[in-house]
Amino acid sequence: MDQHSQTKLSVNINKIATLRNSRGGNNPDLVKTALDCESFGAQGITVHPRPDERHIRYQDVFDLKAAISTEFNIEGNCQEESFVQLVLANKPAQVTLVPDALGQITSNHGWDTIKHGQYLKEIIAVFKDAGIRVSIFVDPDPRMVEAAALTGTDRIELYTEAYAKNYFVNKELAIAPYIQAARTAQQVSLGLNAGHDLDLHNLRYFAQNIPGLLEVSIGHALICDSLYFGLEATIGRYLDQLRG
Ligand SMILES: CC(=O)[C@@H](O)[C@H](O)COP(=O)(O)O
Ligand SMILES: NCC(=O)COP(=O)(O)O
Repeated sequence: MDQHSQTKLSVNINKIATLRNSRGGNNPDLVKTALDCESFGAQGITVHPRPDERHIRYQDVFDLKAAISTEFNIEGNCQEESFVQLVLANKPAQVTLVPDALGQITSNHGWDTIKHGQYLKEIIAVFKDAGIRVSIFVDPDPRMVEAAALTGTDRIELYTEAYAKNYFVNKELAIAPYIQAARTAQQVSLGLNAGHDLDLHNLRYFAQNIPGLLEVSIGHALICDSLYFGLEATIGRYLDQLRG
């Protein structure tokens, strides 16, 4: 098996919750969608509960944890005590720490692992003591990756919006900082995840060129694509991109 075939697809189901919440009932059924994603080949389920519960509700996390059998990845801001308690109560396979502000529309930056190094070290120890693998969201900056290694985190998740945005302008230039960041991660023995705005156009090139890519979490584009192709075929297409 080569390194690329090992990249796992974790489907972010936030947008299923957005749709459900728009009418107040249980359609679409979030837990059923997660189970379907698993049966269609997804190797993990990601959720990013936000304090306003505008999509994933805290109760959803308990319901998903009880139902799914693949890797559960909970993303969020650990500066919110309620998020820390939610994660500790559910013990997912992985928690991904994202430095979002309250009310932010979506994630838009990684941690400053130099400035917040001591804070990260302390909070990461809390999750690791509970047996939870930790990943932290970072920009593709080798200095941030090197400092991430000092926090005790198991992995980093590279924030890929800039790559996605510039892919059609110049894909070689767009991916260059990510290759550098991935090499640095290997040098300092950090596992590597990636996510944000990855899609059927830019995923294959990313997976083919980033060394040691363990997991991608994809939501927005994948759920949009499923409107046209259906969820099963869409997940098949994303898995195919990861096969190289
Ligand atoms: C960390 C990250 O890039 C994603 O989790 C993204 O923030 C999804 O959150 P929303 O679905 O609220 O945009
Ligand atoms: N960690 C990134 C994620 O879960 C999904 O991001 P997106 O595909 O919704 O942009």
